[in-house]
Amino acid sequence: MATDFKSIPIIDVGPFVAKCDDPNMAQDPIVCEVVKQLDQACREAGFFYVKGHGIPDPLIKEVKNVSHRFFHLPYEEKLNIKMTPAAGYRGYQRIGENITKGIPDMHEAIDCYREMKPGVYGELGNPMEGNNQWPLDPPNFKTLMEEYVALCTDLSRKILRGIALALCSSADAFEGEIAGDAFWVLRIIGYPGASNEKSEELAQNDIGCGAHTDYGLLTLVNQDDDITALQVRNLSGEWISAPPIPGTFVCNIGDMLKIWSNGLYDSTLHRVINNSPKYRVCVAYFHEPNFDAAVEPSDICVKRTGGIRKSGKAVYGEHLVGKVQKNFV
Ligand SMILES: N=C(N)NCCCC[C@H](N)C(=O)O
Ligand SMILES: O=C(O)CCC(=O)C(=O)O
Ligand SMILES: [Fe+2]
Repeated sequence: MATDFKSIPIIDVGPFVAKCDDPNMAQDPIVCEVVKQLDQACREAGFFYVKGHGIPDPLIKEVKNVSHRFFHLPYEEKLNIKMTPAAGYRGYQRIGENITKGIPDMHEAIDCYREMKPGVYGELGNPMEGNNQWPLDPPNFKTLMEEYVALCTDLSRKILRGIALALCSSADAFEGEIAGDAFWVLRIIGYPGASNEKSEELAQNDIGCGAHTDYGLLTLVNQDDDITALQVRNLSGEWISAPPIPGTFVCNIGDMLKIWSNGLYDSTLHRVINNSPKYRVCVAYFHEPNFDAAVEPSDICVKRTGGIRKSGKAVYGEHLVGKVQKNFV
């Protein structure tokens, strides 16, 4: 459980991503410095901004632009790619369809997951099988998002190399059975602006996304540059804003990394409230373990936290399917 942080640290990963695949990286002072910053941010807040990540700014912006265009379409048109359980929970969900702790969220979204060959994960994988449903307009929507996902996957793998060095001095700890074949999720999310007909008090209560933790290893949040809506809970229960900082991603820890680190790092609670009159878009990339990964506290983290295992084994796919089956009306 995080600390009483009052703001979210900014980490320039530039020098790190350039070196993180060198065999001698662990001896490099620049690498060590970034690893130290990652470790501190993960312990204190479970949230940090990533700067110097190398993903081109025009792509980051274009991903949000096409998302705005999609959400602006008439509802009937958005329904062409409607999410259903039969579609593997992939596609468009209307406002109020996603539920957090029993309460409908004030957002709409397109959910996409890594595609899998039917049957590869047996019964367990069955609920998530299906092709992603992409909008046909603009025509480059699918290729743009796929290019974006590939770059986010690569960046997440690199950040995880830093986190792995901090936790267990072996940079590739997550690259085989844990997340060598990451079952990523892309959520393209739209939050309507607070309407001015409503009283301010009512608008304050419109929760775009209720308090939750993310499910996997790491999340990369690409949010609109002009609206502050994401809030992160610190130890004493205060909600600390994560305002947009152009050129950065907000990165946070998910449940599976909490388990693997035996609680050394926590998946911090966060929520979204869009009090601005403007429509807000966020494209969240979730870097998750392999679908069939059995995640449990690593021996080294258990040792470092006093020798007691704080949780048993969690199969990521089971965790995900359990969440997804509860999350929609
Ligand atoms: N894949 C992730 N992390 N999605 C985040 C959505 C969280 C809200 C969801 N209704 C819930 O209650 O989990
Ligand atoms: O909209 C945001 O800034 C974050 C969304 C989020 O927390 C999520 O989808 O898990
Ligand atoms: Fe989240």
